[in-house]
Amino acid sequence: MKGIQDYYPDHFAHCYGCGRLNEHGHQIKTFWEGEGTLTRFVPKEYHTAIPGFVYGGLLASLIDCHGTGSAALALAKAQGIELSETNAPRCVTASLQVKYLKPTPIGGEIVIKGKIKEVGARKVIVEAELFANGVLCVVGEVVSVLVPDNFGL
Ligand SMILES: CCCCCCCC(=O)SCCNC(=O)CCNC(=O)[C@H](O)C(C)(C)COP(=O)(O)OP(=O)(O)OC[C@H]1O[C@@H](n2cnc3c(N)ncnc32)[C@H](O)[C@@H]1OP(=O)(O)O
Repeated sequence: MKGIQDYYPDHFAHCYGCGRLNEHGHQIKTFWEGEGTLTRFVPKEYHTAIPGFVYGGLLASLIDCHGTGSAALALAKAQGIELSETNAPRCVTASLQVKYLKPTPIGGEIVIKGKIKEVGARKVIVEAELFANGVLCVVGEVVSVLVPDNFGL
């Protein structure tokens, strides 16, 4: 199934977390599931914090890109944009908050669910819940902003 990241123009498809053109990255895909959003990822053995458990920085990174992807989906919906080749809104992270509730085991699929808390003209707030084997391990909140034309200048 295609994720919102498949609709970014090539220039925006190199992100380490979600860029489909970054062969070294995680290449996550985010899509709608009902009123919420969903991303799946299977950590590798080397994504280790303490043996058997996932490195927290990776989990933050997954929540980060799940947040920007969810924000892009929410903006497309709010603005009536029908996704076709490469016309998805592109968002960057303005702020990322992560709370680690339980150690996240390595050895299965991670599911991240997103809830759109607020959608503005350019800013979107997404709440994220990260589950491993059905257990809620991490929660987060991502503030994303539509990339300005002068980004980085
Ligand atoms: C699309 C493919 C790429 C995917 C990226 C994946 C995730 C990433 O790793 S992105 C890289 C990390 N992030 C960055 O480098 C961003 C660096 N920061 C910036 O470029 C800018 O500060 C940016 C774009 C976030 C905001 O700048 P700007 O567009 O001028 O925002 P501005 O007009 O002042 O504010 C817009 C709204 O965002 C809010 N906002 C701005 N910055 C923040 C912040 N740091 N925290 C919370 N809210 C913020 C403002 O309050 C305002 O809210 P409202 O509309 O409610 O008044």
